[in-house]
Amino acid sequence: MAKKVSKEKSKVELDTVSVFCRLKPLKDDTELSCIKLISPTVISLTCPNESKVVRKDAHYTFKHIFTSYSSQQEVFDRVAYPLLENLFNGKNGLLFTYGVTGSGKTYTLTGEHYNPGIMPRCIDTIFNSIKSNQLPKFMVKSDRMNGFDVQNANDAKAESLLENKFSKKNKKKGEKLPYTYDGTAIVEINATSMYTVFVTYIEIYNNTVYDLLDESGTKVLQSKILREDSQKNMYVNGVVEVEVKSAGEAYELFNAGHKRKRMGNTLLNAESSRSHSIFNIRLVQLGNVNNSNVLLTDENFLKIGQLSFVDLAGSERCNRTQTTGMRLKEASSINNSLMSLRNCLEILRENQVNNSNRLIPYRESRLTHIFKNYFEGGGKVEMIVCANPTANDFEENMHVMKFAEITQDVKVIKPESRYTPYRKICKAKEANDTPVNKVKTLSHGTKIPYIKLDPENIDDSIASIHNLTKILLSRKRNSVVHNRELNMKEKQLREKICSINQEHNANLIEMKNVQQQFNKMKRKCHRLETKAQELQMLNEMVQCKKESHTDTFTTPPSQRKETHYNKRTLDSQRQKISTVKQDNANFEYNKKMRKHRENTELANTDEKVKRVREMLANSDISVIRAKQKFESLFTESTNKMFTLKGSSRKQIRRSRSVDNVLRRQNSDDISE
Ligand SMILES: Nc1ncnc2c1ncn2[C@@H]1O[C@H](COP(=O)(O)OP(=O)(O)OP(=O)(O)O)[C@@H](O)[C@H]1O
Repeated sequence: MAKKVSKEKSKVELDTVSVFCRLKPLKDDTELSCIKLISPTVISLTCPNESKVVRKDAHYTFKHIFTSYSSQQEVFDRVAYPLLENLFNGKNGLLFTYGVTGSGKTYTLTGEHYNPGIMPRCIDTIFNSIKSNQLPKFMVKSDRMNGFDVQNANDAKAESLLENKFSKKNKKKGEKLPYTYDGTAIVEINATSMYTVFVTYIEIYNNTVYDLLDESGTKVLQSKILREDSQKNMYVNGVVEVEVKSAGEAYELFNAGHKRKRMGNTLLNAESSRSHSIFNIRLVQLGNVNNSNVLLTDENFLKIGQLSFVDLAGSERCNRTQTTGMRLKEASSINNSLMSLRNCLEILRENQVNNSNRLIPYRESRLTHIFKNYFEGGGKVEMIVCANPTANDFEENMHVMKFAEITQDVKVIKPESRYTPYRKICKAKEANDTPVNKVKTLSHGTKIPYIKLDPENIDDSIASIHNLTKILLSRKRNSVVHNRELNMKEKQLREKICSINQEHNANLIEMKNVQQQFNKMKRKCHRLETKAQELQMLNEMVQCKKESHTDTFTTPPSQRKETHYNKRTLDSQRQKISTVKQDNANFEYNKKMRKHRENTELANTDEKVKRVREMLANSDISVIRAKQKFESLFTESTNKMFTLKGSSRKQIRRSRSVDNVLRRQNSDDISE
């Protein structure tokens, strides 16, 4: 078996990608066509008269061209039947439809309810072929890491009974097919093998993978990540892989998934696929059935064939479809992924032609990443180019044909039958068996007997020795077998540990990425919060300003509102006003006080002057003394008076005039 698994590199055979073309019928005979059929393998593309750019006629060759009259059966027979034969030989196959939106890709792969396309026909053919050689359900189980486990028939039966009980409560699975099929079957299948079929259905929407069979109950499909298994095959982590036992069951699952697929109404197609969808069939072959119809499963390898049907979303020029918003985003994502596919194929071809070693950017898009294995020799690749021959589609058809030209130049390694190691699981036994018990039950055969050699009975002794030799030889043979089994188990265990380790590492990396993303988002959130606060403050200020301005313009000053903003300014202004008022009051008070003082002083002086006059009038003898006293009093009061301003000066002048009068009176008195 090891020989089967290992590949001898020297014997590597290359195979080109098979490219077919299918022409969609024109709506009516009056419609102009830009595609002419030259031969069953050649078409010519003619530039329509009304085209702005004049281009020469171009010829394109395909493996086969299906005209608008070709039936779904014809397409199936030529394209899919050989892939099914490969599938039964444990070889992988990839079939994808490519073309402009509305050119008939979904029609070719899925078809209509009563006129099925390639995919339903394939499912039917598989079940027609394995009819009597189906394994009981749940004997082979997906390990959710692209591998399989095998359990014994009793455990499988118990699980199946449980499922039946459950499904009876809910709904009956495996409805009848909506069409009657002709019973096509693969002729050459290994009739001694037992088979079982698994299906998955995923879509790639806006470069994210979603599981269309996910029935976990959440309304929104959860995104999935791509992983590499222990044999370097790409797979969708945690994808729901369902074991189906009839074509009806598989078709029902497909329909359920198709309802979840993102479709949309565009100008060019009422039911346009907005995502790339991949329906995957895995046919698992287990062991051989002997003459008495007993399954021998001790080979430890499963023969697994995989067939992937890819319905690519159509390339579209947004100015033609007039898409906007969400549809525009979808369209650009579709075009980007198709561009990546084209890019990868171009580099692959360039590497093969020039013998160069340029890195192929499979990781650029999920679409190319998931099919990396196929382009690296993991299986047979086929493509159907769908074309709508209307003159309006000329430009886009030209791009599609160029892509087809590149694709059919690409060579991939011819696929080989795939054998995958599996893990045997035995629930009932494993639960009871402790490691100690296992050691106890491990025996190399019949117990070594105790023999006693009797020299007197030589014949008996010789017979005993013969018997012992026989037992020992059988034990030796058994021990060799056991050792081999042990080595095998050890190898499997190692592989399992390696894959668990890989899984663990991938999880760690993923966790780290998620953590980084989370921290980044947290920082961003914090920044946005601060900015929001700032903006809120700014907004409040602007609002206040606006209110104050509105207030100023709309209401008279006496009725103006005191808003939050002008309140503050008013407060400060009020404060200023109050200080100014205080100053003014102080000033007034000082002024009054000064005036008051001046008045009292003047009154005092007047009083003194009056008294002096009276004295002068009453006594002539004391005139000189009185005059002296008057002089001193006058000087004193004048000094005081000089400190006063303005009005007080008048008083001084008045007192001087009084003084002059007095002097004159005195002089008159003396002369007399
Ligand atoms: N060969 C054909 N014969 C008859 N009808 C066809 C054929 N090809 C396509 N059609 C019809 O044309 C319409 C558009 O086809 P379809 O949905 O398969 O296009 P598509 O390429 O998958 O488009 P999109 O990329 O937008 O999903 C459908 O109504 C389909 O029935």
